[in-house]
Amino acid sequence: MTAEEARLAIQELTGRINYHNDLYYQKNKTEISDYEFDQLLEKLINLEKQFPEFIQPDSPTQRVGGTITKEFISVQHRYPMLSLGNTYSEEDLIEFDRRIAKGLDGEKYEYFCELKFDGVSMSLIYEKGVLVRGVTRGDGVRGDDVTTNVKTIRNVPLVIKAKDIPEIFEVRGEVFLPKEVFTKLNKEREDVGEERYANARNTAAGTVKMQDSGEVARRKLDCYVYSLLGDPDVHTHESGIKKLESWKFNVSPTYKKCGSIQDVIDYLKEWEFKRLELPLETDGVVIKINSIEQQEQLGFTAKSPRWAIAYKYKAQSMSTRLNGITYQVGRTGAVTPVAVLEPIFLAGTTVKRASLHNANEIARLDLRIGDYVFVEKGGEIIPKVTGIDLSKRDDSCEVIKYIDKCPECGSKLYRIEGEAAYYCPNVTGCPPQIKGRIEHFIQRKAMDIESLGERTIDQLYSLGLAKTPADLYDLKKEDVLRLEGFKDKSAKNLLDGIAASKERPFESVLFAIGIRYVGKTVAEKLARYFKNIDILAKASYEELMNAPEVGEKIAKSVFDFFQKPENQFEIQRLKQAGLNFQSDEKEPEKESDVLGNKSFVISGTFEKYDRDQLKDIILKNGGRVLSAVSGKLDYLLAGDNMGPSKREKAEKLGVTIITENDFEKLLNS
Ligand SMILES: NC(=O)c1ccc[n+]([C@@H]2O[C@H](COP(=O)([O-])OP(=O)(O)OC[C@H]3O[C@@H](n4cnc5c(N)ncnc54)[C@H](O)[C@@H]3O)[C@@H](O)[C@H]2O)c1
Ligand SMILES: [Zn+2]
Repeated sequence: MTAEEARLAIQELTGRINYHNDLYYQKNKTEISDYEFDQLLEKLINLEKQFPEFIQPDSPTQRVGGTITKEFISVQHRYPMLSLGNTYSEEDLIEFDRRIAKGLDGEKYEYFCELKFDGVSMSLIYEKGVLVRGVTRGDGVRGDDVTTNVKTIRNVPLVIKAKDIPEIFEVRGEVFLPKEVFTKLNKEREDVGEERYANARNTAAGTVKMQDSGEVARRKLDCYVYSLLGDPDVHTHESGIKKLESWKFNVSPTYKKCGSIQDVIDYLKEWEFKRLELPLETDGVVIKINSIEQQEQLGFTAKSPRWAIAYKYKAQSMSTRLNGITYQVGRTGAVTPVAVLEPIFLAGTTVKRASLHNANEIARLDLRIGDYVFVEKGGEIIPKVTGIDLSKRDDSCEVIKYIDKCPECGSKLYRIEGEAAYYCPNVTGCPPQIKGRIEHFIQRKAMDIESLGERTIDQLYSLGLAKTPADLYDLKKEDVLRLEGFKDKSAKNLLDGIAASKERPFESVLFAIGIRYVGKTVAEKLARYFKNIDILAKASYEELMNAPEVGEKIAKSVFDFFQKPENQFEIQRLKQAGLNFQSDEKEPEKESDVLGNKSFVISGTFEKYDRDQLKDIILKNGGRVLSAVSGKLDYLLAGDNMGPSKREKAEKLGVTIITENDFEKLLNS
């Protein structure tokens, strides 16, 4: 390679890697696999080694990938938060071991192996045993103060009660969404017609930076900690870990101390498949020198410690023949293509199907029937197709013609602008949509009719006994007795279950009727704000937009829903059946009217009250509580840790910003 070629290659790689870094850290998105990304980076590192004169000022080899955002206050790290050098090969690991031996001048050393948890790193600062700050890695030097969000993670202790704690110490850990939580979240999103999230790591990263900590709490993040800093009594990494355990931090019990690099390699083998059964995603193993003194001796590069390395497992990928595509139709009419594969044994199970997401994905991959495709297992139960082995493509491969008619009812499919999915328009006549609506209606978070299951609904539908949820309430015993396997007692149980659902509160009913984009949380907010279905059904688009948490997408969907005669009719029937269409939540008893219908947004954390208490006080004294800062807002009630962007916006719009004390003065005026 000539110098000029090297210069160009370095420039091109720098730009490309920075582009992917920006996507990954700022937008929580990925266009290439981690493996491909790491290969690009390695190529750049090697080129820069040969031609250091061409290293770009913004080279990704010289700094940590993330940055800070303006939605949060940024905080300087006491100890920089670095990246880790990584490798995919045993030879590199042995080379790493040689460098360590050399760096330590023949001293004895031990390794400490931990799994590499795939989430977002977090710095937790404790003062006098109290959690005072949670900060993201950011650019390694400064990070975002996301304390309010971190406090919602149940596994992060807020207070440590132990004698041996230093005045101030720092704990490092990984915040993640457990696989099960992630799968459930995606199911819920699919159920209300939202697009699925691509992967658990990106979703965790996005969640940590949400502005509404209530929503963060509902997401059920989790955290494993893996490092204790600032304790002068800790001389080995291991003793730090043991201390963290004794202080009741959540430490994954998967770690192991290793006496030699061979022990490390055994550990890698031991966990290669076992890790797939863990409740969270892991992408490798982090290997650290155990002695803190030796760590100091080895030191750091600009970007990562020299005393540690990440060994990454190549994703479990195998190639197999694509035998065909089937199409599934969901409750909302969305069509999902599924790859039908020549069965293969992959990471512990036989795989016959893989998800393909949507038509765009098929086009992007330029997939053909008969192709050999790479299949990977990620964080979700169903594996996905990640690419094609083009070397095995031949003329017999058939170009895929995406269906244009519903596989279930034959209606012509359509596309909603801006969405990737195709939809079947036959809302009232397409079997999976009909059954899907009843399944949605009876689920636990909705009407909670346990005595009904998927199979029973299937039968009810085939016998023509239930085409809409309202039909359930017309069922008679003799109807139920026609179902396979139902006798006197089971029939009574089923009917009792249906009757009991009439006690469910309005918010559950509102969720159950299945308005697109109206998940459980939105249903709760709508129920509280509009109080009953008639007011909600008559609300204009603008009135809907005024409700808390409602944006354009939801407002339009709710408005459209109530315009449709078939929906009005169904609700009429459910009303007659005796379901709850009125919020029974009592208006908070009025204490005064001093706040004179003024509107408030509450943001940050407060000393004397928590946010719910403040909300309550405002409502009791004649004020209103909104969730977003707009020009119409009267007061922004600002606590600690409020995002600077909220403040900026309020200042720009001329909204009065008040403190907790100002608020008390207002109340007593
Ligand atoms: N696909 C893409 O487009 C893309 C883009 C950018 C980065 N990436 C991926 O992101 C990673 C690079 O990110 P990075 O610089 O954040 O480094 P890293 O994720 O490889 O390593 C450092 C991080 O590991 C985490 N970690 C997990 N378990 C740990 C443990 N037991 N001990 C210590 N740390 C632990 C910490 O959060 C730490 O910040 C690479 O894996 C890369 O492939 C991918
Ligand atoms: Zn259909």
